[in-house]
Amino acid sequence: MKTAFSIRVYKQYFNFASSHFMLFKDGTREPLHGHNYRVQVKGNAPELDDDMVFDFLNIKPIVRRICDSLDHKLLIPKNNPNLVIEDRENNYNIVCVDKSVFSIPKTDVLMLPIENTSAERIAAYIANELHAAVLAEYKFEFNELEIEVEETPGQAAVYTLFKE
Ligand SMILES: Nc1nc2c(c(=O)[nH]1)N=C([C@H](O)[C@H](O)COP(=O)(O)OP(=O)(O)OP(=O)(O)O)CN2
Repeated sequence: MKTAFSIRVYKQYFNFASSHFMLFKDGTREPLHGHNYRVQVKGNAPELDDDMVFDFLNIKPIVRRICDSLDHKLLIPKNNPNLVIEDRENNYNIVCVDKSVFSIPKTDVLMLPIENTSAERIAAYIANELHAAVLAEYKFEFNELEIEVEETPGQAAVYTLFKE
């Protein structure tokens, strides 16, 4: 019989309140708006170490740190081909296809290495950050690492990172 263990971690403080707008293929965009995002983590491993897949105590501060880095920021997908991002001294000027320009202090923006700020792409970003941090800090990789990002209650995207 095949068996598997996984951990699921979901804390009240795995959340971030951020603003964003989705960009569409034709270059148009949503109006700027915000969400109270919530994050859930699931990871599995082929065998237990010290009777655990991975210690809850070790993963929680990493997820919290990632959520905090996204909190109270305007999330900009810097890999989107329809955005022009002008780097000014203290500000970013973000120029959209519809000629709208957001001029925002750099301290209030997070430039994400993703194509769009859909919940899917944000989940992928968090999965990659978490994977890298767990590997660097604990030399550990989950067999599968699943991140769920909920934009609003009842609306969530899930991304799964598979160990190579
Ligand atoms: N698969 C996805 N679909 C959509 C995403 C996404 O990230 N992944 N995002 C959006 C928008 O960004 C938007 O914020 C959500 O829109 P909407 O569902 O209209 O938001 P509401 O919660 O206000 O909707 P209700 O009408 O109250 O249900 C769109 N799609």
